[in-house]
This record gives sequence, structure tokens and C-alpha cells, in this order.
Amino acid sequence: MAFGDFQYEIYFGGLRGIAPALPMAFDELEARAAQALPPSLLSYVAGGAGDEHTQRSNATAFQNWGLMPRMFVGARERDLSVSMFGLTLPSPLFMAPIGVLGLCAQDGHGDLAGAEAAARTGVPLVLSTLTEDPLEDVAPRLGDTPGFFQLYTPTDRELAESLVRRAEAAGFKAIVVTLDTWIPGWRPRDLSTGNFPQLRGRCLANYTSDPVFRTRLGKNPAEDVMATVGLWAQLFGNPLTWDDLPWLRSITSLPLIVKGIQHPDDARRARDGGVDGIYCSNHGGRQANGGIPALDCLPGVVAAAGGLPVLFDSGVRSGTDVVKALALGATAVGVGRPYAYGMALGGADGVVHVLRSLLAEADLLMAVDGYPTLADLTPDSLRRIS
Ligand SMILES: Cc1cc2nc3c(=O)[nH]c(=O)nc-3n(C[C@H](O)[C@H](O)[C@H](O)COP(=O)(O)O)c2cc1C
Ligand SMILES: CCCCC(=O)C(=O)O
Repeated sequence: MAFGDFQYEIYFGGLRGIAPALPMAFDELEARAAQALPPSLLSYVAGGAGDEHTQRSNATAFQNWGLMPRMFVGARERDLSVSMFGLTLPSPLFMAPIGVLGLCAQDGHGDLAGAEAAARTGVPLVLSTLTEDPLEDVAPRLGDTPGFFQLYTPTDRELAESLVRRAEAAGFKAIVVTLDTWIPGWRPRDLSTGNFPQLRGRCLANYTSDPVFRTRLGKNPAEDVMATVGLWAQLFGNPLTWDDLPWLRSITSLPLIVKGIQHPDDARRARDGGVDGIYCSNHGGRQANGGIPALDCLPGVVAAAGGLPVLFDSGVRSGTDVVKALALGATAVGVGRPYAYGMALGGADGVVHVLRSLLAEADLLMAVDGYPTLADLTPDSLRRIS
């Protein structure tokens, strides 16, 4: 089914009085998910750093831009396909890595369900390092849709290399190294609930299944959860410096993408260091409060990336947000919390609903406003309205 068909099905279905099973708008999606998720997990997913000002401004930053409609374009057919890293994708949307995706599903296998949703929509999944099911079990569920593996770089280089080797062997198509989260930020909601899933032994499957990790642990992880968590906490996060980039580049022949870039100089230096893609993001406002909306950093990062693909996330809540990020130069646009909520409400079906809704809204906007292809969307398509 084309994305547009989905839009029309909902629209005309709605006219016939057949309401979709899941909410169409983000606020309602979040409100419904709030009833489906255990309270501490909801706080973990929904929350962010400090008073969450940056998290909120990520979303409101999109309202500062308006898309200029163009007439006499005849945009009856649209093409949302995009090429990057030698891959041709049916749309520019992707699922950002969510470290507790597994837990968001009722059955605890949200990582598998996320991969299934990717297979059904063609929307790539960036699989977190922090999963409930090991990456080897997730990869086959992706079908023909590419998966990317997100690496939290451990302090132990051999462990990092082992994780990357496994991702390559399992068929992942790119390595996404997250730079902004070697320690969690100041997150009052989680501090209040005392909930950090990894510290309870959750979402550590990629570690407990790893030969290097197991050797370091020296025992069966299942027999000593305390020791497993202790070792994980000790190894989890390495505050990387530019001196580490040549090593990171050397450990994979897959496309290497660095996540968490906001400053143009960082984008430039990463490009010069041989990365294949820049991922502009502020981690959905979960790491640093009092920052800059990620969308406002996007044009500078795109200019500095010098033609490398630029992935973007943080604050995307609608199809119009997707279109605006593309117009500001993103090659591909990631969505985070919304699909986690879809997972909470309906597993793979819920995620498919969220992704198709975003795509259908983006597609319909491009139809109505006269932008038939992604190449037609440029910064000139937008006006700053506040
Ligand atoms: C619950 C949750 C867990 C996350 N876990 C990871 C992770 O494991 N690795 C990572 O790079 N980013 C992680 N992120 C950040 C997302 O990849 C993404 O940058 C962010 O969610 C985008 O913002 P949005 O939620 O406003 O769309 C997580 C985000 C959330 C909400
Ligand atoms: C140490 C944080 C790991 C998961 C994550 O990235 C997030 O919760 O944002």
C-alpha cells in the first residue's frame, strides 16, 4: 500500500464512520500510551533533561516555519524515495534508536516487533545497543528493509569491536555511533522514580550474549544479575575524543554515522575524519536541558556536512514536521517517542500505524502544496513565521 493510499483510506474511512483503532494525533497517542505503559516506564520514555524546556522547544521549533504552497504544479504523483549509503529507500523516514523499545511492547519483545514494522513499511530501524533481544534475533525480522546498528561505545575497545562485528555479520547496513550519551543526563523524572531499566538488568541482551562481555564477566550472566549489571555500568560509556575517530573508522567497513552532532564545526571535523553520515540530534532533549532546538541546528550542520547525508531527529511529531526537516536539508528524518507509543498501544501494528500516518500526512502535504519530490523541497520552500 502506498503511503498516500493509507491517508485516503483513513480519510474516506473516517467519512464512512470507521474510525482507526489508534489515535491520529501525537497528543492523543501520548495520552493513550500513558494508560498502557507502567508509570515508571512512561516517565522514562516521555521524560527528558531538567525541566524539559529543550525537549519541548524541539517540537515547537517546527512551528516557527511555514511551507509556502505552490500552484499549477500538478503533484498528482509523489515520489518520497531517497538514496543514501548506496541504499534506495521508499521514504526518508526512519526509526531512531530507542533503548527500551523491547519493554514498550506488552510481550517484552518490542525490538522484534520494531523490526517487523520496518519490514512492513520499508522504514529502517536503527537498533539500539540496549535491547531485550540480541541483535542476531532482531536482524532476520527486518525482511528486505535495511537495519542500522546504534553503538554505545564501551570503554573496552574489544567489546566495541565485537558488537560491531556481530552487527556486520547479522546484516546491518550501517553503524550509528551515539556521542551525546556516554552518561545519562540530569533526568528528574527518572531520578524521582528511581527507574533506570539497565540498572535492573533490562535491555542488556547484546552484552549478555557477547563473547567478549562474557569473558570479562567470567561467569554465566543469568546466574549473577548483580555482577552483570555492575560490569555493564563499568563498561557502558566512553567519553570519546577526536583521537578516537580514526579507531572508530577503522573497526568497520560499513557506513559510519555519528549521532548527536549540533555544531557545524563538529560536523566538518567528523566529515574530515572519514565518517559517511552526520546525525543531527539532541537526543530528544533527554541529555542536556537549556540547549538549542535540534531543528535550529540543522541548517548549519547541513552546510558543514559538505554533501554527506544528514540524518535528523528530535521533536518530530507529524508529517508536516518531516517535510520541514527535509526542506531544511535533512536527507532522512528520524522519529523517536511517537513510535515507542505506537509500540505500547499495538506492538508492530501500532508502530506501523504511527509510521504510515506520518508518511501519509507528509505525502498529502506535498500533494496539496505542490512539492512532488523531495528534491523540490528546499529552504526556499519555507518561510520563517515567528
Ligand atoms: C526512551 C528512549 C530511549 C532512547 N534510547 C536511545 C538509545 O538507546 N540510543 C540512542 O542513540 N538514542 C536513544 N534515544 C534517543 C532517540 O534515538 C532520538 O534521538 C530521540 O528520541 C528523538 O527525539 P523524539 O523522541 O523527540 O523524536 C532514546 C530516546 C528515548 C525517548
Ligand atoms: C544511558 C542512556 C541509555 C538509553 C538512552 O539513550 C536514553 O534513555 O535516552
